[in-house]
This record gives sequence, structure tokens and C-alpha cells, in this order.
Amino acid sequence: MARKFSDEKMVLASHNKGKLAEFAHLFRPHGIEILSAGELGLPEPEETGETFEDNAILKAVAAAKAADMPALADDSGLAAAALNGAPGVYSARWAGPEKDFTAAMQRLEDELIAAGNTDRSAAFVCVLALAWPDGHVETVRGEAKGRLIWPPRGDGGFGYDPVFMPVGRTKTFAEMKPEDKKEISHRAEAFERLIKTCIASE
Ligand SMILES: O=c1nc[nH]c2c1ncn2[C@H]1C[C@H](O)[C@@H](COP(=O)(O)OP(=O)(O)OP(=O)(O)O)O1
Ligand SMILES: [Mg+2]
Repeated sequence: MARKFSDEKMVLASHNKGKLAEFAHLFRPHGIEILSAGELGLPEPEETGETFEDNAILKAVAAAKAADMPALADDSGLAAAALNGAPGVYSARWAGPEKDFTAAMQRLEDELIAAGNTDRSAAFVCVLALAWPDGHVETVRGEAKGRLIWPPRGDGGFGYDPVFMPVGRTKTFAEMKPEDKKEISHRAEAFERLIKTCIASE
């Protein structure tokens, strides 16, 4: 049995404004007060894990202990099939300290072409970890499948959204309204699973 969340508030252990905006929408119907790592002055831990799970857990546990309240962390990224899942857990690092996603998307395109440009399928992955100050952690995972387009399109969203076209759609994540991305995203799927396992009262 998963541990249930029964508090009134939690800290969102992320320093990414794009994620924080999406979580604000996702949490709206649930009546849970969300504080951000930034507003609590929490440090950004080094993401030394090899998997999304490892990194989500280390971010959530560090924040829960530092804030002394339950903490939710999101570790996510884009996995290109032709690149054996790269950039994967390195998705943020491909953009460098300047968070230059124009450069990161260009690198992705260059590597797809170098790999033969025959398979442009990719998936966004999101692992959420909910940790308590005593160190207990629950994790859930969500995925969105699609393909990588070029050139980038749209100015909504964040990160790699302008090159990601979800399966069965004609708009990239960056061209969609936030409420449309929210219906089908990796983050929304993981969030729904989190609600079912850890937050719903049944
Ligand atoms: O919906 C998304 N749309 C576009 N790009 C995305 C998305 N979701 C993850 N991504 C990419 C960019 C992000 O920078 C990286 C996650 O890296 P990741 O370490 O989990 O997040 P982060 O460093 O940006 O913030 P933080 O660790 O403080 O939560 O993958
Ligand atoms: Mg990060």
C-alpha cells in the first residue's frame, strides 16, 4: 500500500518555472497549498542519478528534509529512440548553465541527422517522487509518445516543446494551449497516477 498524503501543503522541489506553472494548474482542483523550492530558499541538489527515478528521489528527499514537510520532485526529459534514449536524464544539461534550449534542440537535430535521420520517434518521460521528512518516498511515471520535428515551432511551453509533436496531433507542445498540453503530457499522466496512489482518499 502506498503512503497517503494527508497534509495541507507540500513543497514543490523544482526550480523550473515551466514545470511550476504546469503544476499550479494540475494542483488547482485538489486544494493543496503548494510552496516552491525557490520561495523557501532551498538549494538545487546536484542530479547525480543515472535514472529519472534516482534523480526524482534525491531531489524530493533533500527538499522534504530541508523544509520539514512533504516534497514533490519532478525529474523529466526527452528520450529519442535513434539516440538510445538521449538526451534522457541529461535533457537539462544539454541546454547548459545558460538554459539555452535553442542550442539543445539544434544538438538533438544534428545528432538525429548523424544517426541517419530514419527514426524520429521520441518520448517525454516524467517521474514524480513524493517524499516525507522521515525519508519515505513514493514514485510514479508518465510518458508522452511523439516524434521530433524540424524546424522548431511555437513559443508556448518550455524546454524541448517546440520540436515535440505528440502522436496523432498536428501541433507541437509549444503550439498548444496549456490546457491542451495538460491533457496529454507525460507530467499530466504521472500526476494523475500520483493522485490515484497517494492523494485520492479512496
Ligand atoms: O514538458 C516538457 N517540455 C519540454 N521540455 C521538457 C519537459 N519536461 C522536461 N523537459 C526537459 C527540459 C528540462 O529542463 C529537462 C528536465 O530536467 P530536470 O532536471 O527534470 O528539470 P530542471 O533541471 O529543468 O528543473 P528541476 O530539476 O529543478 O525540477 O527536460
Ligand atoms: Mg534539474
